[in-house]
Amino acid sequence: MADGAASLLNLAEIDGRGRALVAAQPLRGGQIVLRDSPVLLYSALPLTKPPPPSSSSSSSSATCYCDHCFRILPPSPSPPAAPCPACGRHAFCGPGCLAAAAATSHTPWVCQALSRLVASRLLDGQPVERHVQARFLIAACNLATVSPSNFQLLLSLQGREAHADDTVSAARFLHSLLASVCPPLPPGSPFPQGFSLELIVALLSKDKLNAFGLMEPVSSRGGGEVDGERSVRAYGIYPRASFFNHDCLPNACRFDYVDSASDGNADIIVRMIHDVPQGREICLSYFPVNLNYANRQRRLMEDYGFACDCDRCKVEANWSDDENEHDDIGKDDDGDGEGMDEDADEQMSGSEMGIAEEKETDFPHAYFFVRYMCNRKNCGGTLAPLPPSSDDAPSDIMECNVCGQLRREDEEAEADGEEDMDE
Ligand SMILES: C[S@@+](CC[C@H](N)C(=O)[O-])C[C@H]1O[C@@H](n2cnc3c(N)ncnc32)[C@H](O)[C@@H]1O
Repeated sequence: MADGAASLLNLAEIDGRGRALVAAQPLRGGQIVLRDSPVLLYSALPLTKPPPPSSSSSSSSATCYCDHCFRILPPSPSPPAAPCPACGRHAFCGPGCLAAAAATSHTPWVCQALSRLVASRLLDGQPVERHVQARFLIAACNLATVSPSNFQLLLSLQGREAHADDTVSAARFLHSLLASVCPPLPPGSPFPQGFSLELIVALLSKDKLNAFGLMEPVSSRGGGEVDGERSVRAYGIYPRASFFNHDCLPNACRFDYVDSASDGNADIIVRMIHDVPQGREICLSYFPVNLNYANRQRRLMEDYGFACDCDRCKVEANWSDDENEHDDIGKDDDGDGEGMDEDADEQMSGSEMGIAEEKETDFPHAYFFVRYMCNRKNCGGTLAPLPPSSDDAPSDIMECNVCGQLRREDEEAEADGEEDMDE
């Protein structure tokens, strides 16, 4: 299944859940079960200049990224390390990324398509989501030419059969937009006439269900508080990670290290949060775990088309409105189009939520929040142990998948005044 983890996960078909990844052997907390590289990576920034940031918003909105690997570029006034010689608009972190982009993500066709789209001003006034969808479709069209096998992988991902009206109307707009501005595809393209409307609908639906967001770096506000205004820098399609189903109390979580200098910086790494036996389904949470029941159900239905009946939802479905409202701490206001990633909304930790103190009797999953949720304000991240050492000894260092903070497991428990609890 994964580099160096081929025997850890099996792909299975589960009634009512579609394809799923299941533990092929007992798995340990911290164990890396998947490292996946994107078949498609595209910027989350609007194509034309966004409105100026409000005075209260994070300075990180001015951050620029390499248009190929999405590492941070040095801040202005430094000149971009390697601008595209044709358009000058796109910048790359060095000659290596410039050359790789020219052959893959920023081919002459992509360069011309994006330049014409910007010059046409047809996206002006459209929501950012439409800009990002246009970027995705141009990247997908290019993928069909430069890597037909990866395009087939994209097509093999799940989409929704019954398309929401807004997807269809977005697809109509984007279909005529791309038909009017994109240059002819290079010889050998399987879509010499461009994408049909039906294909655009299908691709947008696959993107919505399967794209992972690579977030802007975390910045701190002081007092250990995380700046909650972090947004997405790029979206990626990860063909194997797309098989993870959702659980509101996940047993694995994903990490990325986009700004690391090493190769594969845009890879997603999935690590076990705790031990699980062979045969257990391995699930991620598609959003921060501290959203309340109503918001989770609404989001899963609207964005992913299913009603969750995980153990946590079964318990919380019986809570009164007051009890559920109490935990409505992630201001989940929709419209972020983030897919399977962290929200930038305000978040609180499990102990701040008062779960451990107030709900222990009627909330058997309280241990999860105490033990596996980051306690930095506004972070909303999930903690997983570092990978076991080479002699298979488990690590007691927990890493947050959002803010990256490392702490010893017992520090976490002591900070919350809780006993270390076993499942
Ligand atoms: C990213 S895909 C996951 C892989 C997918 N099951 C497949 O067959 O390719 C997301 C979709 O999987 C299904 N899914 C994920 N988690 C689920 C769950 N807990 N219960 C039911 N369906 C789920 C939903 O159809 C959702 O839109």
